[in-house]
Formats: sequence, structure tokens, C-alpha cells
Amino acid sequence: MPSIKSDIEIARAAAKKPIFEIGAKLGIPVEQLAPYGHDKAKVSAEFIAAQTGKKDGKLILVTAINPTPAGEGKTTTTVGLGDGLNRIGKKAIVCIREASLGPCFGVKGGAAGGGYAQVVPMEDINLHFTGDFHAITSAHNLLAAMVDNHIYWGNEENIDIRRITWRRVMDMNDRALRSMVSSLGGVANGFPRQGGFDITVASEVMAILCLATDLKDLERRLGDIIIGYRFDRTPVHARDLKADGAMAVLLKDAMQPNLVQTLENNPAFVHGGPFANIAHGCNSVTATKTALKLGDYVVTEAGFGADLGAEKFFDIKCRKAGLKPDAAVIVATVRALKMNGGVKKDDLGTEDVVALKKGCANLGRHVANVRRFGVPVVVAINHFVSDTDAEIAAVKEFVSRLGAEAILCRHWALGSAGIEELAHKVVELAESGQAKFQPLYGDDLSLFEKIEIVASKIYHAGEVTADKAVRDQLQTWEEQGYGNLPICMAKTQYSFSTDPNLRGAPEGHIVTVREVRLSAGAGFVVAITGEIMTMPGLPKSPSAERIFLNDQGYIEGLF
Ligand SMILES: Nc1ncnc2c1ncn2[C@@H]1O[C@H](COP(=O)(O)OP(=O)(O)O)[C@@H](O)[C@H]1O
Ligand SMILES: O=COP(=O)(O)O
Ligand SMILES: [Mg+2]
Repeated sequence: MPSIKSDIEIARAAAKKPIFEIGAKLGIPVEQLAPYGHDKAKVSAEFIAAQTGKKDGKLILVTAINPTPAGEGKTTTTVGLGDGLNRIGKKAIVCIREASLGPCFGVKGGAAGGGYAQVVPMEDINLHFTGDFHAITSAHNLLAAMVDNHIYWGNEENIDIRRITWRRVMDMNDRALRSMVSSLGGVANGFPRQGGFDITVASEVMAILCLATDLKDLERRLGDIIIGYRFDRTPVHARDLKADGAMAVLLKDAMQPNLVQTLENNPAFVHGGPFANIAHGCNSVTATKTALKLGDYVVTEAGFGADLGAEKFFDIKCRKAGLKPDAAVIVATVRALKMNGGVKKDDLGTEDVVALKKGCANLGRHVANVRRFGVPVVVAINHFVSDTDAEIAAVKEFVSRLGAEAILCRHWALGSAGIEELAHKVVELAESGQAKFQPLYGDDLSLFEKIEIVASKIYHAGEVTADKAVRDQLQTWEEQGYGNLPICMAKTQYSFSTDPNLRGAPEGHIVTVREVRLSAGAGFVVAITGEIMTMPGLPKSPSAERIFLNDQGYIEGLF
């Protein structure tokens, strides 16, 4: 068997077209594209605004079962399906998130897909791209600096230093920054207080960029950010510190969606990048809505499993942006099904139909959960070279018993030629009129009831517990007028429960909400459960140890 090329070798060999040609495929004039080199460009706000009123294409969500630490190929399948739809003559556009440097140099790697289903230039996309994450980090930390500065110069807003909720961010996995005391070193450095850093992809500014409809909406939302509370317990907003204007200036370019291409020269928007375990996990509304105006099919992803990314895609992104998905693809892999059936990570390459069948319970629950939102489902078996015919047959048989179809997809190895069957099935579902999307809960329920509904209906939890302080905080926010907001659950991606080792389809477990955060600008309440961290740590042997420049000055080790 020929040696399998690495993602970066495949990406580097791509026959890319000039980005203006990709834009022309979508009817975007040259003057409406701001180029970042020959293979990346930002789409102008003017062009986006001019698309209003056009008919929308069909919206396809790609989600997955609970993954292994490497991920099961949602992004790879999103890109592959986009290429597959173009291959069968449909005008399809891919919409995915930007990569965070955290997982790139940590465990999971990049977010440009893999094999022969990638967006390119993958090195740029996985590193600094067009600078959006650096802009988001700067805007977030400008606000943090202005909070401490306001206190330093007399604290006219009477901010209660003990109740500052606005942290700092950095786009890197660094557990050492989670909890720290700032302003040490004496009077000149201000008033010491405890705080810390989250990873940029957990920043409310990231969520705001992904949910804002235009620059004006962006600035309004930035102004709505609550940085903490006064001594009289009233919220202090970013606009009280006059930070919103400067933050919007820092984000002006980042607000515009990035246009790149797949290995097969099909258009892809890559914009925004919240994680789905600690944030809402979806690319920007502007990119998705723009793509819907320019293509007949838009294939987009939501992070991690359907218990996280898909639930938030439906209950936050679609609810707030008025999107109505037409079909959903649930990516399943033999390896993740075996892990959900109890097989250890190191043994996933060995055939084990018994464990796989046990792990199918996880897939069955995700199929039922996505259907609960009124969206028709097809299962994509993302083929890995270690998969056996018996294992694949077992997945197909299980899914057929659910009244759904599981289609074997070989896009990682073959590109669009390996995913035509899924493309045809997705078209059939999207055009069938079966979709009757509705969110999981109404706006009028209490915040805690919304948490209970997600936990019981999606996670199959038996109970949600929270300290009195958490419950009181939710009630206070309801009294302050935030009770109509949706919930953004922060939970481990490895389990329906808050225990990352409880695989499969656990029932009756207890979901403990340890902290809640009000993202008044983004328009949701974050419920932090179990041990999940908003600043991940690096593993014992981070991918960074294997990333370097070779003798020709090319990057090696990115994946
Ligand atoms: N069919 C496959 N065979 C081998 N590796 C794959 C396959 N599909 C995806 N991968 C690799 O697995 C990793 C996770 O894929 P990705 O699409 O990023 O998953 P997700 O978006 O679900 O996290 C990437 O390194 C990708 O190259
Ligand atoms: O937020 C997580 O996204 P992936 O599942 O694509 O890694
Ligand atoms: Mg991904």
C-alpha cells in the first residue's frame, strides 16, 4: 500500500486557484474581496448587505457522536460533503470555524479537515490565518485593562472589586493562567485582585463576533457585555467604561467572513471559532447567512458531539439568527463507537463488533436527539483504514433499525469521489420538506428550567443540581431582564454526562452546575458543569514538540 500522505503534505501539494476566481464562482466581484495573499480574502460588509432579500439555499448541519480525543471527522466530512455536492452538480458552500492555536499545539490539532477533504491553505488557516483570533484576544483584553484602569483612577462606577466577572484570554492552552492575582507589586500597579485567563475561543467577544449580524450590532453587543457588578449589585457594562467603540475598531476587519477554498477549489467560508464544550461551537452567523444567499446548499458544522455543538447550533445560533436547518449529518466512526462501547483508546484499531454494537447506543441517542429538533438525519460512517467489513455492517444494520440510513463515506482517502452517495442522500432529505425545525425550549421558561430541559432531554440526566448561590444568581439575572436568554452548556465532550469516562448512553446521571456566567452581549447564559475548564491545559507531550520548520523552511508536524 502506498504510504499515506500527511494532511500538511496533501495541503501543500494543492493546486489552488487565485481567491478572486473562487469569489467569482459565487458572484463576488474583485472589489468586494479584501485579499490576504493569493489564497485568502475577506468579503466586504457592503457585498454582504447587498445580498439581503435573495432566496436562501438549503442548510445542512454536520454533527457527530461523542468523539475520541482526536475527533471523528466532522470538519473533514463537512468539507468532503461540500465537495461531494459540487461533484454532483450542486452549488454548495462550506462554512466552518477557524482553528484555535490551543489544540493545534496541544492535542487535537487543527480545524481545516483532513486527508483529501481539507480547506487550504491549511497552515495559514491553522495558525494566524487573517488575524481574527488575535483581534478578538486584543479586544477582550483591552476591556480587561480598562476595568483595572478605571478602578486605578478612582472607580467612579463603584465597581465591587470582589465581583468583577470579566477575565482575560489568550489563544493557548495554559493551565498556569487559570487563576492568578493581578496588580501585585505596590501602589503603582493598581488594586490587587484575583482573576485569570480563559482560552480565546471561550471569550464572550468570540461569541459576539459569531452571533452579531453586522458592525453596528457587534458594537451594541460589545457595549452590553457585563464586566462585573457595583457595590449595589447592579451590572456594569462595557459601555459604562466607554470600551465598546475601541473594541469594535479592533474587530472591524475580523467581523468580515474569510473566503478560502477546498482542495477541489470549491468555496469555503471560515469564520469565528468558539469551542463547543466551553462555548457555543458554531461558525459565524454572517458567514452562514451570506453563504445561504450565494449557494444552493450550505454545509456547516457544530463542534464535538450533537449533545454539545448541535444542541447549541439549534438552541442558540438557529434560534437567534432565524435559521431553519433542512437536514443533519451525524458523523460516526467505528473507532468512536468502540470507545463508547468500552474499548480503551489504544485498542481501537482491533476489530470488536461486540463493543461496537454496545457503543451504538451512543449513536442511537444522538439520532433521536437531532430528530427531536424536527430535523431529518442521515448517518455518515467516516471510513478509517482500520475499519472492518463486519464492523461497518453492524453500524449500518443498527441505523437501519432506527429507520435511518448509514452511508459509508471515504472522502478522507478519496475526496469528493468518496462521498457522492451521502451527497445524493443529503439532497433527497433537504428537498423532501421533512424538516420542521423547532428549538428544544421556549424563551419564557426560567433559566434553571432551560438547563433542566437540556440535561434531561438531550443528556438523559436524572437531575440537575446547583448550589444556592448559583440558583440565586440565575434568579437575579431573571429579575434584571435576562430570563429570556438561551443556555450555553459547558460540559465534557466525551460523555452525555459530566463524567468524561462515562461513555455510551448513560441514563439518570446527575448534572451539577458549578458556575454560571451571563454573556449579556452574546445573548446567552453559560452553565459550567462538572470539571470542565475554560482554559485547557497542555498534555504531557503536546503536539508543539513535533511542529518545526524543515531545512527548506516549510512547516512540518501541523495536522
Ligand atoms: N477517515 C479518516 N481517516 C483518518 N483520519 C481522519 C479521518 N477523518 C478525519 N481524520 C483525521 O482526524 C482528525 C479529526 O478530524 P476532524 O475533521 O478535525 O474532526 P472533528 O471536526 O470532528 O473534530 C484530523 O486530524 C483528521 O485529519
Ligand atoms: O469545538 C470543537 O470542535 P471539533 O469537534 O470540530 O473539534
Ligand atoms: Mg472540527
